[in-house]
Amino acid sequence: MFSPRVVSLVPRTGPRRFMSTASKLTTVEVNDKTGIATLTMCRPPVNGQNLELLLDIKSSIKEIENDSSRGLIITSASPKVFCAGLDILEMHKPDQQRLRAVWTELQNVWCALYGISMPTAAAINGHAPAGGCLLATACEYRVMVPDCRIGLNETQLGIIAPKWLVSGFLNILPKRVAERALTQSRLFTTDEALQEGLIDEIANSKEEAVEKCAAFIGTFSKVNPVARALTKLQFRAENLRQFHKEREQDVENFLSLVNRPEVQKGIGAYLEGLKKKKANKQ
Ligand SMILES: CCCCCCCCCCCCC/C=C/C(=O)SCCNC(=O)CCNC(=O)[C@H](O)C(C)(C)COP(=O)(O)OP(=O)(O)OC[C@H]1O[C@@H](n2cnc3c(N)ncnc32)[C@H](O)[C@@H]1OP(=O)(O)O
Repeated sequence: MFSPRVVSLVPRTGPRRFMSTASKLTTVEVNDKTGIATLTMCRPPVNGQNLELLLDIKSSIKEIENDSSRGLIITSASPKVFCAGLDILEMHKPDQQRLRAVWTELQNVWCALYGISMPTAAAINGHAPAGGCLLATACEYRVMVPDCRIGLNETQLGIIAPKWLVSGFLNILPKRVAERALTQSRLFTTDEALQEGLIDEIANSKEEAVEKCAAFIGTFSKVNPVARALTKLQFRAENLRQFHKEREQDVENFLSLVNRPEVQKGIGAYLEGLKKKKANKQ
């Protein structure tokens, strides 16, 4: 179903770039000076996580891991949105096999990013609801541009974010703040996110966000990388163990939840809301 991955390496002069896949839904650029890889999501208009984007992100993370980069920065090519989360069209009147694959690949992406041993940071250059927040909170550091929103707004859609999906959020926020935010479907503004500790810094542009992420990764230059990696994984091992124990059941839960008539109705209404928003803009 998917084209084979084409990886073309440009010689190591200046930043080198390799396009990760034939479908070009992500690009990976490794800075030769710093050794840091920047993974950019490029699925206009909002990096909606459909099956193909998720497969691409996973493959790019694996490429970066195999390339032994010094760190990974994730960002977006879209000017206003880091990632709008799962492509809602994948969940509305879904093809069952594809829906199963979408959820499995979201799990795989989270697992690959959350569990990677190298330093990770998110340059959040736009809104990051739901699955966008999932990617950002799987990283170790977050820098966000002003006037955007980030959070887990699943309950607004009538769906429940499972434990593994919340675990990055819980690594960062106090439990009480996390519980309230999830039950209220709260999307934090950039300023609120900084105040609560959901993000680490604010940057005035994507470029500045990437620079700040690189500076964070640079702070590990004098730390033994093996000791660093093992320490990171020690902090994350329990969440990962729990995830692996529950991942198959989690797929079944997701399918059964999304297929419920009332959830389908809610997703349909949400899509209508997005369409109306577009009509009002015109
Ligand atoms: C104990 C039991 C356990 C059970 C466990 C069960 C498991 C079930 C768990 C389920 C958990 C799911 C986890 C993940 C969920 C998700 O990720 S759901 C997706 C949530 N995302 C959103 O709510 C974001 C919606 N979008 C927006 O809010 C805005 O679009 C934006 C991102 C803030 C950008 O705004 P703006 O720049 O103004 O652009 P728009 O005009 O709104 O949008 C541009 C076009 O993009 C389309 N679009 C936007 N978001 C999506 C999307 N997520 N999917 C698909 N398409 C999207 C939008 O409709 C516009 O399209 P056009 O009208 O065609 O231009």
